[in-house]
Amino acid sequence: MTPLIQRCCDDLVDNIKKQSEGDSVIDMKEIASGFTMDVICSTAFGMQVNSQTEKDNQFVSYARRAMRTQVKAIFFLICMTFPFMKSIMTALFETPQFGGTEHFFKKVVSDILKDRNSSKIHRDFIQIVTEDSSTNDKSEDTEVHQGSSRFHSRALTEDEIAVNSLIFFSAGFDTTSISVSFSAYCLARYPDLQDKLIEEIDRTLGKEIPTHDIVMKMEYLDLFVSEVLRLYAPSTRFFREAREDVSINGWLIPKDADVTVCVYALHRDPEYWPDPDTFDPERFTEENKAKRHPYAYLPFGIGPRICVGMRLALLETKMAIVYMLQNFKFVTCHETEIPVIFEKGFLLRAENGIKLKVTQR
Ligand code: HEM
Repeated sequence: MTPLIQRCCDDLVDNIKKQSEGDSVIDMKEIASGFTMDVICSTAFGMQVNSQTEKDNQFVSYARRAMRTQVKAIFFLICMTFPFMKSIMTALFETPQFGGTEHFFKKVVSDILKDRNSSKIHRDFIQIVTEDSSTNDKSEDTEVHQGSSRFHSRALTEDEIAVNSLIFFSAGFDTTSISVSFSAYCLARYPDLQDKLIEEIDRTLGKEIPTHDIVMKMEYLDLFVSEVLRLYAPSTRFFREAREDVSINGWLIPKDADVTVCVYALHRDPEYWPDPDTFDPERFTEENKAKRHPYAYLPFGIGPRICVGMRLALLETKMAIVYMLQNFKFVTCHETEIPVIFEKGFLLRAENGIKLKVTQR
C-alpha cells in the first residue's frame, strides 16, 4: 500500500504549501484529517477522493457526516451506561434519520465490486478480501489450526466485506489524523528534537522519495512517534469483559463485568513514567523499554484484539512526518494553544485545532 500513501503524502505537502502561503497560520488538525481521509479511502476502498484538494467530494462529505462526533458520542454514552441498549441503539442508528451509515457503505462496496475490472491490480483492503472470497467457499465453515489456535474459517460475503470496510474506515481515519496532527504539534513545540529528526532524515534520505523500508528503519523517528503516542494516544481507552472472577490488588472484578482500560491515565502514571508530562523520546530506547512493565504502554491495545491497523497507522504517520520535514519546519505561533485543550470524548481530539506556522526548508 506504500505507493497509495506516497501519493497522499505528495498532496499533503502541496496542501501545507498552499495553506501556509504568505506566512499564514495553518490548522494541522484540518490538514491531517484531509490526509488520513485520502489514505483510508485509497487503502480501504481503492478510491482516490483527493479530499485535500477537492473539498466537495460526495463520498467524503457523506462519510464525514456519518462519523459526526456528536452522534457517535451519544451512541457510545448510551451503550456504555446501559450495555443492554447496544442492540436497540445499533438498529436505531441504521435508520435514515441517523445517517444509515451501514447501508451507505454497503452500497459503496457493492458498486466498487461491480466496477472492478479483473485485469487491473488494486492494492486495497477490498481487493485483498475479495480475492480471498473468490477462492474460498462462503457457505461452508472449515476448521483451521494455526499454532495452538483453532478457529472456523470461511470467505466473507459482500455484506461482511462492506461492514468490515466500514470498521476499517471508522477505526482508521480519526485515530491516525490525531497522531499526524500531534506529531506536527510536538515538532513545533520541541525545535531541538525537530532538528534531530531532520538530521536523521537528511542523513538517510536527503530529498529521495521515502520508501516503506527506509522509513520503518529510522531509529529516532520511531522514538519520536512512540513518545507522541504516549502523551497523545488517540484512543483514550479500550474495553474488555472479565471471563471469570478475578482479584487484582484487592479489588474483585466479577465475571462478565465490563472493564475499561484508561490508556490516557496509564500513559501519564508517574509509577511507570517519571516526570510524565515531559516530552522525551529517549524513554523508548531499547534500554529504557526493557526497564518498564510491557503493559505500561498500550496506544494500540494488546493481546489478540490489538489494533489490526497498527502497522498501517505507524507507516502512515511516519511517512507523513518524513515528507513534511523534507519540505518544512514547524514553528509555534501566537495562535498555538499550549497546552492543547482536548474535546470531551473517546478520542483525543484538539478542541480548537492545532494552529502552527511553517518555514520552508
Ligand atoms: C494511530 C492510529 C491508531 C490507533 C492509536 C489505534 C488504536 C486502537 C486501539 C486502542 C484499539 C483497541 C485494541 C484492543 O482492544 O486491544 C484498536 C482496534 C482496532 N483498530 Fe486501531 N488504531 C489506529 C489506527 C487504525 C487503523 C489505520 C485501522 C485500519 C485501517 C485500525 C483498525 C482497527 C480495528 C479494525 C480495530 C478492532 C480490532 C479488533 O477488535 O479485533 N486502527 N485500535
